[in-house]
Amino acid sequence: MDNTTDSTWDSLPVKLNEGILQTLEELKFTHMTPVQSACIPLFMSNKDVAAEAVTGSGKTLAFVIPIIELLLKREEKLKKMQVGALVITPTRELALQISEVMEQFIHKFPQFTQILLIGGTNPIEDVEKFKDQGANIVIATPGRLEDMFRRKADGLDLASAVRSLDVLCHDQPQIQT
Ligand SMILES: Nc1ncnc2c1ncn2[C@@H]1O[C@H](COP(=O)(O)OP(=O)(O)OP(=O)(O)O)[C@@H](O)[C@H]1O
Repeated sequence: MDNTTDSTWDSLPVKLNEGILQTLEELKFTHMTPVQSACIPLFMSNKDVAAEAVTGSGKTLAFVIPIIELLLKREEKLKKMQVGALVITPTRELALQISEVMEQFIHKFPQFTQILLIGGTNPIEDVEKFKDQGANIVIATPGRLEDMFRRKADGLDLASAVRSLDVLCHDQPQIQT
């Protein structure tokens, strides 16, 4: 990528977890992009962050890395049915992209599970998957997420699962005019 800064990942005020640094090295991402170097320290010090940046500026990692870091820092470990992070984005494509990036990073942290909740599939399959594997990180589009909140009769109590939420992230693509 051309639009990175001069700052390497180890110049952040808080050192990133070794597993994250390893994945960055494997991806050959040596330097942060501007949105990453601006957002990650704020996010990691539990600040509310609102960022606007052009497409392709590396926004996804600017929240994926802090999500994992913040969940790792929790004093009480997340249980199977406890959601620690929720990412909401308007389109299925974006949600899928985010979950692929998340997967690249969380496979080094087998204690965490993620689930992708998007339309276009049978919602009962999502309910069963959620109950079966649990989810500490949820990446969702709004319609399917709302549906999952109404599935108590099917045995999924998502309202209880999100009581442990640490991070709420809304990824909104820029509207082209
Ligand atoms: N620090 C980095 N160094 C090199 N490449 C990077 C870095 N961060 C992200 N990338 C790569 O840059 C590309 C764009 O990143 P990303 O998809 O996060 O951008 P975005 O701002 O979220 O774009 P969109 O608005 O389309 O979602 C991706 O291919 C990603 O893998």
